[in-house]
Amino acid sequence: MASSEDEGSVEEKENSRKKPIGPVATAWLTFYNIAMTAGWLVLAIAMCRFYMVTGTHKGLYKTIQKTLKFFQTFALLELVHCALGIVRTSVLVTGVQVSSRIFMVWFIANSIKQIQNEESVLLFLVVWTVTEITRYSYYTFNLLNHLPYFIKWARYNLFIVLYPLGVAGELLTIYAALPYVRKTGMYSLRLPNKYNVSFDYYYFLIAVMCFYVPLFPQLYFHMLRQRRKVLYGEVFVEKDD
Ligand SMILES: CCCCCCCCCCCCC[C@@H](O)CC(=O)SCCNC(=O)CCNC(=O)[C@H](O)C(C)(C)COP(=O)(O)OP(=O)(O)OC[C@H]1O[C@@H](n2cnc3c(N)ncnc32)[C@H](O)[C@@H]1OP(=O)(O)O
Repeated sequence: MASSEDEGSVEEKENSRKKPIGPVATAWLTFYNIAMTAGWLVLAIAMCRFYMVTGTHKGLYKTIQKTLKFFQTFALLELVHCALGIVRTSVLVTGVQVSSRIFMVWFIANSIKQIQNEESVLLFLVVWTVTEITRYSYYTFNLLNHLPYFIKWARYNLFIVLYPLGVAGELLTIYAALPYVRKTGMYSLRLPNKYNVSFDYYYFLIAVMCFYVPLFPQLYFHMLRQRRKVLYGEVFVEKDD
C-alpha cells in the first residue's frame, strides 16, 4: 500500500508503468461501471422517493436492502479486476475498502434488524450512494475518454468530507449493534463445544472498530495521493516490493 514520492521520478517513468488494457477488458469495465452507476442511481432514487412519501428514514433500509446487498456484493469483482491487473489499483487497498463494506452490509445491517433504523445507517447509506455514483461515473466517462471536469473534480474532492462521514456512520452503527450482540450472543461460540473453540462476536466487533484506526488513514492518504496525481499532475512512483 505504501507509495512514496521519488524526487528523481519523471512522467515517462510513470507512463511506462501504465500497461494498456485490451478491448475485452475495456468493454467489460465499461459495462461493469455503467451497471454500478445505474445500480447506485436506482438506490438514490429509491431513497429520495421513500423519504418524500413517508417523511422519515424509518423503514428505509428494509425497502432498499435487496438492491444495496446486490450492488455492494457485486463490488467484490473489484478485487478480481485488481488481481487480473486490468485496473491499476492495489489489491490490498481495494480489499480493505470492499471487505469493510461487505461486512457492514451482511454482518451488521442485514443481520441485526434492530439497528436498521438508526440515523447512522442513513448516514453511511447516503454517503456511500453519493460516493459510488460519482466514482463509477468517473470510471465510465474516463474509459470513454469523455470525462467532464465536474465529475473528475467531484471524484477527487468530495471524498475529503465523505470519507470521514462514512466512517463515522459505520462506526456509530457497529457501536449501536454492540448491546444487542452482547445480549443475544449472536454469531458467538461458547465453550464447551465439539470444536473446542470459542468466539465472541461482541469482542470481534470491538476489534473491527479498532482496525479502523490504522486502516482508515491508509485509505484516506491513498485517496489524497490519487487526488494530487489526477488533479495536479503530481507523479508518484510505487515502491517495488
Ligand atoms: C472482515 C472485517 C473487515 C473490517 C475492516 C475494518 C477496517 C476498515 C477500515 C476502512 C474503512 C473504510 C470505510 C468506507 O467504507 C467508508 C466510505 O467509503 S465513505 C465514502 C467515501 N469513500 C471513498 O471516497 C472511497 C471510495 N472507494 C474508492 O475510491 C476505492 O474503493 C479505493 C480502493 C479506496 C480507491 O480507488 P482506486 O485506488 O481505484 O483509486 P482511483 O479511483 O484513483 O483509481 C486508480 C486507477 O484505477 C482505475 N480504476 C479503478 N477502478 C476502475 C474501474 N472500476 N474501472 C476503470 N478503471 C478503474 C482508475 O481509473 C485509475 O487509473 P489511472 O491511474 O490509470 O488513472
